[in-house]
Amino acid sequence: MMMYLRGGIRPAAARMLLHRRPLSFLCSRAASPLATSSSSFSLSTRPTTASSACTGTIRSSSRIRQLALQIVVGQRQRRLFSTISNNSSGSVKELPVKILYGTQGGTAQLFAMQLAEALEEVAPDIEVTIEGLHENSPDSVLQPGQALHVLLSSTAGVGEPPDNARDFWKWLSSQESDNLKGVDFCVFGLGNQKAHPNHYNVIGKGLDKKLHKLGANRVFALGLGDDGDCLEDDYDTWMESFLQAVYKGGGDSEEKVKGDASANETTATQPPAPASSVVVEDPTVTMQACTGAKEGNGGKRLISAKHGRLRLAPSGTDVSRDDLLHLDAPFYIPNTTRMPVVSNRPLNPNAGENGLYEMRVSLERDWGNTFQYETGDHLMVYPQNSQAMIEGVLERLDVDPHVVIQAPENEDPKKPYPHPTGITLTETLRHCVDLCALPSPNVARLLLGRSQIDYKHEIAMPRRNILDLMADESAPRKFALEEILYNMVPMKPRYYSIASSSLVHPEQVYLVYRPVQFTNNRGQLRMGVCTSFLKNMMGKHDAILDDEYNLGGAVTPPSSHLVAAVNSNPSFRLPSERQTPVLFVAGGCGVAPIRAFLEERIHLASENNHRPFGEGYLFLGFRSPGDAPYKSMVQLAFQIGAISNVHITYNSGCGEGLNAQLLGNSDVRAHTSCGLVSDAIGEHSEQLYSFFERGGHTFICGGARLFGVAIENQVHQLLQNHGDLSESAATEYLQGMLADGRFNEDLSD
Ligand SMILES: Cc1cc2nc3c(=O)[nH]c(=O)nc-3n(C[C@H](O)[C@H](O)[C@H](O)COP(=O)(O)O)c2cc1C
Repeated sequence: MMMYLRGGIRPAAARMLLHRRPLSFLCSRAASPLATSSSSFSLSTRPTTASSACTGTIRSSSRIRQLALQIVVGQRQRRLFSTISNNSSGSVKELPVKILYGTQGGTAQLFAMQLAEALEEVAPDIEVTIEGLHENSPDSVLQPGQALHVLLSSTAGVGEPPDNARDFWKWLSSQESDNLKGVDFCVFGLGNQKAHPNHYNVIGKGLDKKLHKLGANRVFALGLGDDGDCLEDDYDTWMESFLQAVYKGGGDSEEKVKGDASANETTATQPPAPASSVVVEDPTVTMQACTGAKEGNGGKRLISAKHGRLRLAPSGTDVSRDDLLHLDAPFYIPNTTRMPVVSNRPLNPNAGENGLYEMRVSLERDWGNTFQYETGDHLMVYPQNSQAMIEGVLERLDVDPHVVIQAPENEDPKKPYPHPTGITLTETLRHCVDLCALPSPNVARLLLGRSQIDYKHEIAMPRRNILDLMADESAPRKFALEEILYNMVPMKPRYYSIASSSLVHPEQVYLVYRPVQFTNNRGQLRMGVCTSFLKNMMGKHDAILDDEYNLGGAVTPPSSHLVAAVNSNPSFRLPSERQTPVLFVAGGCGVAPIRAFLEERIHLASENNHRPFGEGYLFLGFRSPGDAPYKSMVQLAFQIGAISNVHITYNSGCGEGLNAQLLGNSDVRAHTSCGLVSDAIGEHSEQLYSFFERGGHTFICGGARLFGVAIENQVHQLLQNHGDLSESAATEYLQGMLADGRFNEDLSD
């Protein structure tokens, strides 16, 4: 079972988010698009780390390919346009649009929303619905002649469909030729070429190919987005080409193609600026008299004609509450509550600002009841934006920060206000919008007031946020409140793997986090919204936690709390049989759930009179010896047989002399080395192949993009080497273990 973590929306959360923010495209049955979902898959947002979106260098080969293929583009587009006019349902541009998304981490869902918004602009009369591929029975998803189906899907695992698209994929694979005649469709696939060269976008490509083979009508060419390069850019250009071709009656525009010339992959040139893109003299923005205007503006403020004019009322007493638990229409998912912070400290004295931190929070409710969790569960944390960022945005608005926001009178039901009403502007900026998020290309164009942007280099690579764009010199003006609030990325809860055992600490959960912070290529400090929120809660008196397992002393509880909920993760559990061999592999923050498992096994070992466990392999990877936490716990687990083989690797600093003594044991089964965890796994590949063959349960925890991929590749390789399997047979073997719940991943994006 695969889980992507941290920064995530899971189905329940997504349901709530969409429910409370009914967007214009969620009409009638799709008003709560996830409401019928029963599947348990996880979603997470796109990250805000340096190593994540669009930080890849421009690969010369892809640039050359792009140039070389420009000629093909025109031809292909002409062919596509003729396909459109000849489609099976007459005029495809008049059909309702059904956007179907398959996602593991939530990106395809966000892309679905962006497309719906863009369609609203170019074809306001067209009915648009967004539907997860898990929401309806697979055989009822596609409707011949009734809709234009736009499928957006990522590839997950080892060339697998994301969890929410599994059933649909299976159903599609079982269909026979011509079964889908009359179905109009187009596909955009999300993948990562660098990390998965052998399985790049296999699901996007597969959907396109199968639908076409089954007689469905490909209305527009397959688009492929590469998360190893700049996914947002790829999607933006594909989306614009699609809109241009189908709705704007284009065909003369200069389309370009990138990628394999033999595949139907398109990208487009820069799209025009959105209709509402404003500069100071833009007629769509007017100054109007209104309550709540900042002093000095003569009682007037800017109003955007594109969005309904929000009603602003003077606030009561409380202008910025710590949470929004008081709202009648709940803002948070059910069972969200205040959880007092018990302690919050760096795990290592020498690790510096970017070391690992541990936070413990209490699950006890005011009246003494305790929220329950199980070892392997997650905690969903609702972060808040920093005061500095909130003030930065407020400075550029012409509205009093203390006004209470109400939906516009005569609100357009197709464009409802996307945040809770009845709270102040400051509260909205604190709790409801993610000020650190990457604005979409369209929002970037809107705020910069120009259509020509190099999204990848200007926005995505430096990880510029909405405040940066508002402050950009090419946007030298105040913004209408509506323009900002309707375009901000909603704040989403972040998922943290719980680092404590529920048997040992039923009333507390431990979290492990590493503050995300880096300086971008413009010299600006970038910080992750949630980790900086957690770190800023650190109480002044919280001592450094050198080796937590032996910690007995009292800690100073800071008077802060998290707004959070326990999120059950039933597929991520220790095997019920003690004798079942286990393999724990963790990198960096991935140590969190492994700590929970070790704590539980130590507890069980003492409870059961040291009845022996089956084999237990532990592979841990850290930046340096000074970064490695929980040394005494690992040592104890090893000494009492809760684990039997320990391998700890460091990326650097191996010469510090700490590593060899880590476990104070010369036993060859416990050792440390310099390098990568994946290398250590490769060195033990024979033992591990035997472990897999004996039905062992594997748990891989850490970053998805580098760590998770490297471990998966190594396992894939060892299966080929020792099982004498072909590449595809090794993939099947791995997929079999995933399906049986013997290969579990808890990966962060
Ligand atoms: C654990 C993991 C496995 C992945 N496997 C593949 C793969 O086999 N092929 C591929 O092209 N991309 C793969 N990707 C990349 C994702 O498809 C890509 O990051 C995509 O943008 C995720 O979109 P989503 O958030 O909608 O799921 C993988 C990503 C992760 C984290």
